[in-house]
Amino acid sequence: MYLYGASGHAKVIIDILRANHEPIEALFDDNEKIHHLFDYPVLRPSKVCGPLIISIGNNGIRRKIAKELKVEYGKAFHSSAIISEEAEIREGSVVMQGAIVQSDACIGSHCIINTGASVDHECLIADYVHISPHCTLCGNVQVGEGTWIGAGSVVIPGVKIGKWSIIGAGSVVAKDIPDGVLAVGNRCKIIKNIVL
Ligand SMILES: CC(=O)SCCNC(=O)CCNC(=O)[C@H](O)C(C)(C)COP(=O)(O)OP(=O)(O)OC[C@H]1O[C@@H](n2cnc3c(N)ncnc32)[C@H](O)[C@@H]1OP(=O)(O)O
Repeated sequence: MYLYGASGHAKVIIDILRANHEPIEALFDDNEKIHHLFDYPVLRPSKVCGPLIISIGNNGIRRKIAKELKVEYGKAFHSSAIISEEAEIREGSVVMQGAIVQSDACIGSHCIINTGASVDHECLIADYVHISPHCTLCGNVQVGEGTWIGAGSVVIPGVKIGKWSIIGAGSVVAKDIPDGVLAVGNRCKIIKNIVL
């Protein structure tokens, strides 16, 4: 496996791949000062190969890189994650330690289901979404492309959250949230628009 992005997020993905005994060939990063991450070489991304995971936490940057590259993508699921046989998780996505993906949930491409997050039955998570550590998405929740749900947030059953929005850490989302907004709190309220 190759990783694109030699960040803290990459360190966690490295742990997952090591635990799964999956060889890591190298990482790519355009920061010329970085030559190694742990024991692995960090190469400049002039000729990127796969299978690849884009190991960058920023959803917009993951999307930009994925749109530019024509490579095979891998996935990384930690063995402590519980993933239903009836769940679907698409290319480039990662599921961190202790996360749960329940039956009939569908996770798009290049998503992050972070440490201890729970994505319950029939949730629909679009591409480039980040579900931060210890979020709880109840059943039938929908999250649009590129949205970031902050750590420890709770989304009640059936709520729809739009594209490229941000939900602040610790929020309780009880009503639908539109595209392109920052919303925070319990009860989760929109505090500003995000320029898409
Ligand atoms: C493994 C990992 O680490 S994965 C990464 C996980 N990271 C996270 O979950 C972090 C999520 N980020 C947040 O919650 C941030 O606070 C953000 C994104 C909402 C901040 O957005 P910004 O645009 O910088 O907002 P800013 O900090 O200016 O705050 C605006 C207002 O919202 C409030 N606010 C910010 N975040 C929150 C929050 N989570 N809950 C409630 N209120 C909040 C601020 O206090 C401020 O209020 P004020 O105007 O009355 O002073």
